[in-house]
Amino acid sequence: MSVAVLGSGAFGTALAVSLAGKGPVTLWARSAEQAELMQTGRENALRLPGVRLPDSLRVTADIADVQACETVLLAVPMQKLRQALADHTEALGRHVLVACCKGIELKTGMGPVSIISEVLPDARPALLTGPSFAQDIARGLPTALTLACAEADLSAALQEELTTANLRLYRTTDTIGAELGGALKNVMAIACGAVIGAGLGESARAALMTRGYAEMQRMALALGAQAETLAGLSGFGDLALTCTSELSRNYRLGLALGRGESFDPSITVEGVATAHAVNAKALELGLDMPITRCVTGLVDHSLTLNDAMAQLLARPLKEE
Ligand SMILES: NC(=O)c1ccc[n+]([C@@H]2O[C@H](COP(=O)([O-])OP(=O)(O)OC[C@H]3O[C@@H](n4cnc5c(N)ncnc54)[C@H](O)[C@@H]3O)[C@@H](O)[C@H]2O)c1
Ligand SMILES: O=P(O)(O)OC[C@H](O)CO
Repeated sequence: MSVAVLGSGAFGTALAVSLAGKGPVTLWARSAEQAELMQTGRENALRLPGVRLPDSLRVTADIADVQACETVLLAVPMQKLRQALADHTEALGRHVLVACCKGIELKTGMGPVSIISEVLPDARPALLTGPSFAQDIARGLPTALTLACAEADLSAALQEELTTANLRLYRTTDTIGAELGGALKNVMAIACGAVIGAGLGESARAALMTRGYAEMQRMALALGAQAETLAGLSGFGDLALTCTSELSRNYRLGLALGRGESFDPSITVEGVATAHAVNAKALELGLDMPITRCVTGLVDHSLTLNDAMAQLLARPLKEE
């Protein structure tokens, strides 16, 4: 099968670099100028500087080059996914589409797999998610991810196709669990960054990660996910990575909030919109998600960190 990656940000470029070790890969950029710069300069200087693009990776801005491939990885920010699909219904409409974004759509509360199914009902959707920094993948460092696809046969075929020398894929048919694990861990990473940024200590971070995981499970199980999925790479694995590393943009936003510093608004931080989307969904379902609620207050500056801490500590005592 032939593979294209739509979206030439840090993650799309890193995945394309890794896949190019197996055979030809097409990387599609929105901007023709950007595509030309990458194709000739053999580097994504904007989003992934310092990584040489292999010769087997072709950068293009022509969507016909993507249409010619059977499998398309969608590496655009979550809140842009619907538009990216709508822009290319003809080119993508019957393809195997593997969403690589993490989050919940703000205006609908939907995850990436559901959005693909709604916008392009004849496409075959899947999701690639799990603990992975673009910089690590692009440098060839070992990484394990979850490939989620409701069609078991397709899931197995994609697992073979997208496994590379440094990317080891595990598969599941639980797309809801995989979507929610990847989305919710970003909200918890903002909370953990804020706690560390404010000097509240490693013990507080461990408490947030653990109780945050309980919130992740609460919502995922209410929406029909399997508990094992949350315990896997796409849930626990990604929570562990993102809540502890300054390579994470969500964690770094939290650090800035905790320190009272500003943060570059052009950086992709999926947890902000997702916190609001998840908070709305929790209210709708009657679920108790206090950490998520505090993160929404922190990111829209309606709640101070001291008030968030006080709210969390003052909650009624309960069984674990
Ligand atoms: N960077 C990582 O380490 C990493 C790791 C795992 C998952 N992800 C996920 O991958 C997704 C993308 O993140 P990223 O790091 O590549 O972000 P990024 O900010 O580096 O790049 C986003 C890219 O999407 C493109 N884009 C935006 N809107 C578009 C549209 N409508 N059509 C086509 N292209 C569009 C932008 O031009 C840009 O090239 C996010 O959901 C993120 O959570 C990122
Ligand atoms: O930089 P972040 O916070 O978007 O995290 C990147 C990946 O999702 C980590 O698995």
